[in-house]
Amino acid sequence: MLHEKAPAKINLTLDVLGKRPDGYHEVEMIMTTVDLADRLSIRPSEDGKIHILSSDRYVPDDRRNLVWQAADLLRKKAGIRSGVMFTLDKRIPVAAGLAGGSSDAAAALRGLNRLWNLGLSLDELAEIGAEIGSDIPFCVFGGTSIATGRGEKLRHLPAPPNCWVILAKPAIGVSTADAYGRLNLKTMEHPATAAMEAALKAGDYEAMCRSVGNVLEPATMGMHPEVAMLKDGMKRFGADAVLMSGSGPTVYGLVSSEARVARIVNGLRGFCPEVHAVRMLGEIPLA
Ligand SMILES: C[C@@](CO)(OP(=O)(O)O)[C@H](O)COP(=O)(O)OP(=O)(O)OC[C@H]1O[C@@H](n2ccc(N)nc2=O)[C@H](O)[C@@H]1O
Ligand SMILES: Nc1ncnc2c1ncn2[C@@H]1O[C@H](COP(=O)(O)OP(=O)(O)O)[C@@H](O)[C@H]1O
Repeated sequence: MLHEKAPAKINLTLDVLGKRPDGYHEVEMIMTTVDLADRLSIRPSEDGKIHILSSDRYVPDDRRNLVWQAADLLRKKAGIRSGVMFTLDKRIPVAAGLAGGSSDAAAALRGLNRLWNLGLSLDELAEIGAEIGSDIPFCVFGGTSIATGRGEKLRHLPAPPNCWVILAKPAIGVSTADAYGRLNLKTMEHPATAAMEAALKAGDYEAMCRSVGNVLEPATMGMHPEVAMLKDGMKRFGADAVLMSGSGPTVYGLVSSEARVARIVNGLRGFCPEVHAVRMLGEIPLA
């Protein structure tokens, strides 16, 4: 039996540069992994099939699961016929903008590479993952990167300055396609991606806080006003910077002092069902 950790990501920035002929959007976004992770256990199965046992009843246990798709594709590419049994301990909120499913799929690729002794590089696993979802290549590596293309082209960046990340997810799920679909390419305000990259390179916490931005925020807030309310609450309780992650609806707050974390978490628990205080993972957290 093998074990892989599948950490969530947050978007420090998310910009859209235009619409592509294939229907996807050309993005430029800085993402980093945080210490909230699903656990994936992997063992061979005798019947030649792919099985998934999930702790979360809202997560599909069949071919709709990104773990199933990753295993199926890797089997085809590597010419493998063996079956596999995954046990998925879900801790990352689902359909939340935290790339939970993508990270599970990336963990499946890393784990099966070991189980089947395929000897593939992370670059090769990322390329296979990109056929299933745009966020999977980032999740194969973890750490901190700037992603371009539809999200699959990666350049590694230094880890963010040490701080707490408070994640708050309202009880709604957002479809990523709907958030992109509602984007107004003409009126959107672009985030300061270059300033964020400079802040990470300088290890400057205040500059990082000033540079967060996400063009999908107004699109998702238009469908779900709860997201704007949560952002206001998080600011009022004292977070240094507040942003929606990915297509949402999770809102995160950055906090430098541990003393303020409990106050913000307790304040938010009054009106948000799911709140987590976690650390940035810093460097690449694999295996
Ligand atoms: C918004 C982001 C930011 O990290 O993440 P989440 O909110 O899902 O965590 C990603 O761009 C989501 O990546 P991912 O969830 O892998 O998306 P995919 O499965 O590839 O695509 C789902 C749908 O989103 C839209 N899509 C996705 C990526 C992209 N660059 N342009 C798009 O327009 C398309 O409508 C596509 O059909
Ligand atoms: N392993 C998985 N974990 C969570 N959701 C999954 C998984 N595989 C497929 N899904 C489906 O993908 C959708 C998006 O889930 P998720 O990856 O958690 O969100 P996001 O793309 O917002 O980060 C969900 O509606 C869910 O049904």
